[in-house]
Amino acid sequence: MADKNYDVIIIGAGVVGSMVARFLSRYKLDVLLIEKDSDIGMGASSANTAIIHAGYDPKPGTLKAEMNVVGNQMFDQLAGELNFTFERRGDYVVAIGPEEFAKLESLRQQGLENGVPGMVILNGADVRRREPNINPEVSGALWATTGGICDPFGVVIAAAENAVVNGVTLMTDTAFQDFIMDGKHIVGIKTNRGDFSSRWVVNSAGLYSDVVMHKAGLRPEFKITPRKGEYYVFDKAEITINNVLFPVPSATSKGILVTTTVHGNTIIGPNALEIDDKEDRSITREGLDEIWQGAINLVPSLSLRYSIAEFAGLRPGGNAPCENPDVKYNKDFIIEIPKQVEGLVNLGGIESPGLSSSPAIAVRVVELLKGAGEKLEEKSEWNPIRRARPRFRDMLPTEQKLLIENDPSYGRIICRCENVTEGEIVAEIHAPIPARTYDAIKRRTWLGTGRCQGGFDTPRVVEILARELGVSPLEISKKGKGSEFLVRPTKDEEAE
Ligand SMILES: O=P(O)(O)OC[C@H](O)CO
Repeated sequence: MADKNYDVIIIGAGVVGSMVARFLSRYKLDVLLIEKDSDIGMGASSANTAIIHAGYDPKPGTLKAEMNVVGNQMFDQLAGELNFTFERRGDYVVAIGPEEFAKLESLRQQGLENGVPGMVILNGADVRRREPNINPEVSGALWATTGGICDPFGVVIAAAENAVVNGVTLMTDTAFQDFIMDGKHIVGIKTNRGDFSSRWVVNSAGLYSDVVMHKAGLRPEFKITPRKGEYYVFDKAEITINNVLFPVPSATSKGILVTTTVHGNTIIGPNALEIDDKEDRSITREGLDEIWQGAINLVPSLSLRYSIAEFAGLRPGGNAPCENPDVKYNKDFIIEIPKQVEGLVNLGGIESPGLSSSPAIAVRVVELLKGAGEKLEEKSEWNPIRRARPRFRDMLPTEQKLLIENDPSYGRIICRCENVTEGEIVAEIHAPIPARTYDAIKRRTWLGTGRCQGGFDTPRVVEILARELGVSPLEISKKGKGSEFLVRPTKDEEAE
């Protein structure tokens, strides 16, 4: 076992694990956050709609409903403290035709039961005025003023970075293998990088949360069934959808939506395909056709000509029934300290609205630990603020000039579509959580997400990463081992 004894080990640095780490970093605890991938936020948190849901969708009485509404309300303060982009624009559930209009009121009632403030039912003319591109057959919409959009990678990175700056240890490329038990007590974990002892372990393994809890002998019937969602991204210059437009939801999904990102791109998706493979992020013709049909039902004037990228993400859907006996069977989040084993905070089935719920889940983890007798003394030096690094494209010309005078590398544009400079890339490589791969730089700076999709910047980024990390360009990868860009030196280099 490694020398150091941790108080808490968190398995999985997605949005939930990173948020738990951030909220625990406030207390005098030795916390280790482990992540099996080469960077944080590469699992379920890596591909989603970026929406902070208002909370009218989950069934009343479920943890999903409670965490969604509480989490949503925490985002203004969190965005201010952690400096990630969050815009509370509101969202619309759009009814097409009279039958769908009738369903809006029950959705509003459900929202009221969940405690969602600020919901209004609009008529078709109102919706057409607010979103001129909407299907003219629109009969009305539920407008939820508390809905928002964020930079979802920014949320994960900012939360984890604030945790690290406040003393949490982060280990990437570190995969959980098993628990170390003393009777029914968990006393540590085994990983591919050795054993670590700890008084508490938090299971925030997302798509693998079932595997982790089964290793502790818990909930053998619980199964994560990934629900794949595919998306199209549109060039921001060509299309202007200003709002988050949901269809009327089905019993199993919020449906295929048309939305905008904080960077100004329109995105459409996701479908919801239950699959077995926890790593299958493939795009299919059928899937893309399905999301296209869903999207043009809301915005008929969309044109595939302006699509610049497609991607797929997996939601870690579980089969846990709601613990509230008043709620009929509903697949709910698991947030518990189970009785069968000691030393485990068990989180499972955190699918949508997981991003919106993540800060509330973190607070609930803190409450559970307190309830289990942990003293949780606050650190006097805890700093809730995570300072943002300069983003050249968002600055005024006078600010850009000053930045360049101070550091000329901010005057060298590496990604022309998104106006990302060398200085920004270098800053991310030397940040508290260093970006070591192309995708890590992309998630942090938004480089490579424009019309050329990295066609021009990739070779430059490989050079910069190699130079700053002091390694050969052959070692630089897209997203970790096995995804290196270069296979061998060129003839000229070999001759040198
Ligand atoms: O299909 P759902 O209900 O999992 O919803 C997915 C959402 O659009 C994610 O924001």
